[in-house]
Amino acid sequence: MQNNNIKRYYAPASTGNMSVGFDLLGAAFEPLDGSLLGDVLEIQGEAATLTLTISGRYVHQLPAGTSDNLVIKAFYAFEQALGRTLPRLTLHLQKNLPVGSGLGSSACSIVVAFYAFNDYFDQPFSQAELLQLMAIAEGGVSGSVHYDNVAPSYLGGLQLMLSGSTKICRSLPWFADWQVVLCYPGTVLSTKAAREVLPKQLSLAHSIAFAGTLSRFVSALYSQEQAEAAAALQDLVAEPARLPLIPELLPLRTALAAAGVLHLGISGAGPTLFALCNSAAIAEQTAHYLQEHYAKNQDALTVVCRLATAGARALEN
Ligand SMILES: Nc1ncnc2c1ncn2[C@@H]1O[C@H](COP(=O)(O)OP(=O)(O)OP(=O)(O)O)[C@@H](O)[C@H]1O
Ligand SMILES: N[C@@H](CCO)C(=O)O
Repeated sequence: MQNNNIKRYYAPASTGNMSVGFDLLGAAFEPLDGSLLGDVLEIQGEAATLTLTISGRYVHQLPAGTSDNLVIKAFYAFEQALGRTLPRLTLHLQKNLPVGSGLGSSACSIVVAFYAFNDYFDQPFSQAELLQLMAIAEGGVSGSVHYDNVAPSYLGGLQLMLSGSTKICRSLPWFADWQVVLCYPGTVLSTKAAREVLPKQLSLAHSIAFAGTLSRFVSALYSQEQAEAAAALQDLVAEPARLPLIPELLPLRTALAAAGVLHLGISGAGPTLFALCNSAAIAEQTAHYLQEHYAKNQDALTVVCRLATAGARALEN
């Protein structure tokens, strides 16, 4: 390993829940134009102390100092899990995802950091071990451990969490012509706050309905029945409780359904919305519509994406 070479790492944006799989389903996305939608972390070398500099479009949304930054916290968590003192690093983060957005911004920084440290220090952790460390770090931000952002950001694709399995998650099939428009309005909604409004309990009937819609979606993916899969995209858990936080959702859903959009849902904990489309023309029109009717300020971001089949990775310099 040559410490004087800058090493660059990337992890993609992700959408938790995908409406039908609260805390159990998540997908990584990438813009159609091949650009990167996610954080980039550089390991610039080794030094006497651990330092982090930050640039990027959303740097202003982060805490002022760097000691609270998730990348620094990830370094110490990685070191602690390893059980030995590591050389200190000079780090640089390009913060390309908005914070508190529902695009998996915290997960993205956590994933790129753990991935980078594991690569730089010669892979001491297995994929499953690293994923667990990522999820614990993400739990520290949102108040509960959930994998639906870290798993797709790390591994790519559409990931279903497998409760109780040592495999942790499984990559699901997708539809080749599905595109997703992500629209972040520019306002911040913390995951922690959006979890505080959730119901503490579900009735038996509600629990069965939730398991049923998720099963319907997953089986339709495997049988490649597109209309059936799209029809199953109903959020029976989080959306009813979060609607007051995102009152635009229902009118936008009605308008976009009339324009041929398969589904409009909350990306993760919001406020980003995701619109599922099965034609490039509809996706393009939807992006314009959401930019006009949902974007609220200069921080807003609207982008037409496809599923990112690759997750975190090293970038060529
Ligand atoms: N590098 C970082 N990237 C993102 N958030 C960070 C980072 N470092 C510290 N934070 C803090 O972590 C918190 C992230 O909040 P939150 O989990 O709500 O955002 P999010 O990941 O964008 O949301 P979601 O999980 O719904 O996509 C904020 O308080 C933010 O200041
Ligand atoms: N499943 C999580 C995702 C947060 O991004 C939630 O909805 O709270």
